[in-house]
Amino acid sequence: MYSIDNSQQLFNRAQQSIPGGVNSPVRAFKSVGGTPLFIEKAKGAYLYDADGNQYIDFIASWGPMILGHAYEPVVKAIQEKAVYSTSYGAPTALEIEMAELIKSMVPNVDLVRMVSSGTEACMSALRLARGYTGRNKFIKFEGCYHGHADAFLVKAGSGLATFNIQTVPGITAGVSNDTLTCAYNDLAAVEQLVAANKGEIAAIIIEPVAGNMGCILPQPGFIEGLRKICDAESIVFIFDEVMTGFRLAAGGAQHHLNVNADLVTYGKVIGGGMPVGAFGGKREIMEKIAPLGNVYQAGTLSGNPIAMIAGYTTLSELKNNPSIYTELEQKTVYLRDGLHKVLQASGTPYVINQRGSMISIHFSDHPVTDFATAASANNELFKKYFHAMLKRGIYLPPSAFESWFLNNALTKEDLDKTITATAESLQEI
Ligand SMILES: Cc1ncc(COP(=O)(O)O)c(CN[C@@H](CN)CCC(=O)O)c1O
Repeated sequence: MYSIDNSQQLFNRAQQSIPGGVNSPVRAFKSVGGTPLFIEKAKGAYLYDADGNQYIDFIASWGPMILGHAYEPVVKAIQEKAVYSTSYGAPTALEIEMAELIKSMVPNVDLVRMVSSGTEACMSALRLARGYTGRNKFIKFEGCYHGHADAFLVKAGSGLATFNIQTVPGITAGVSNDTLTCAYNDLAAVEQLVAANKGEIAAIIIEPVAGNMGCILPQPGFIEGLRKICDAESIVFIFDEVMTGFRLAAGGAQHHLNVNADLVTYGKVIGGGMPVGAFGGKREIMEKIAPLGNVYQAGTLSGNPIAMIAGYTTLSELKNNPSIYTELEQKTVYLRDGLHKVLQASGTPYVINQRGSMISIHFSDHPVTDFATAASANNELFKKYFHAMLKRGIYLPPSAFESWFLNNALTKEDLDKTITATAESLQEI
């Protein structure tokens, strides 16, 4: 009998000490309802909750665990490094090796700075773009999420879309007035916004393949059009690759889309499950960062040895075994095609968006190409689907506004089980 009594007890206890019982809102199951599962351990493609239930994991810690959980070389590297202390607050050779590895995988990154989260990476990149151009305004896209720094929490995706938070208390007009927004894939709207704010826009920041409103793909010519606008208007083009970086390809979305950004931000995979973010790009821009320039940015634990060795080992595995990307894409395409079959058979209106190992199902009878179309899908049905799958041992992201993330430990059997569970769930709900 499927029981989650221990998770329920832990959740009740957690809420006495932690806001909402979680340390990040999207984990609370608030948008899908029910009790968030408290995970006790994980290995490969599987999570095990506090009641001993096993789940096939399609969250992968929201992206980082691309090689699978408890990947031996990463675990071993952390164990070996930890005995020499966990942080020094001084430069280390390992940080040089990490920077050189990133540069070898992403050739247009001349300089890179390590931080401890994707939020830090994106907020630092925006400050840098403003410091470099002397301009204040920037453009982001509705439904994109660039972390929880004030300037980005305007029409953002991920948890804000999940909880339908349109305006976040605590963010001043002074901050949000400089945040301009457009619909994803609407190049004409960007052109109009740029013309209306001539010479005032420091940056355009985008998720080159969006994952925070479910998976949303750039329409042909969209990203290329943004690059042209940035070139013509001397606007810094920032790729937020916290999700896509080192996941879509070794060179991330820049390689995958064959478009170079001026600055790129990283997180998730780059830390192999440890708290790591990074921002990097053109030397002439990055040289404005302290201590070289006056755009200040800092971090006590930036580049700490444990985070670096976890990230370095993960990225090395990916760089030295490029077939991992082919395998991941093949597994995702296999899953996509299997889901197409059972969804078509069910007669339920749906759309599947997929690129590389990012995929999402939208219960919609029209294409999902931006936040508005993602939000107009039947997300009530998604909630029922989520729980029907969970009961069958398939752990999907607990929100219709999140991309699924495949990890390379998934087997064909796991994918077949997921496809079968979808067929059964659609009959049940
Ligand atoms: C494209 C993109 N940019 C920046 C961030 C922020 O990264 P973090 O600060 O959470 O490390 C994220 C974080 N993603 C969410 C999930 N969609 C993290 C999960 C959470 O908030 O708990 C991101 O997807």
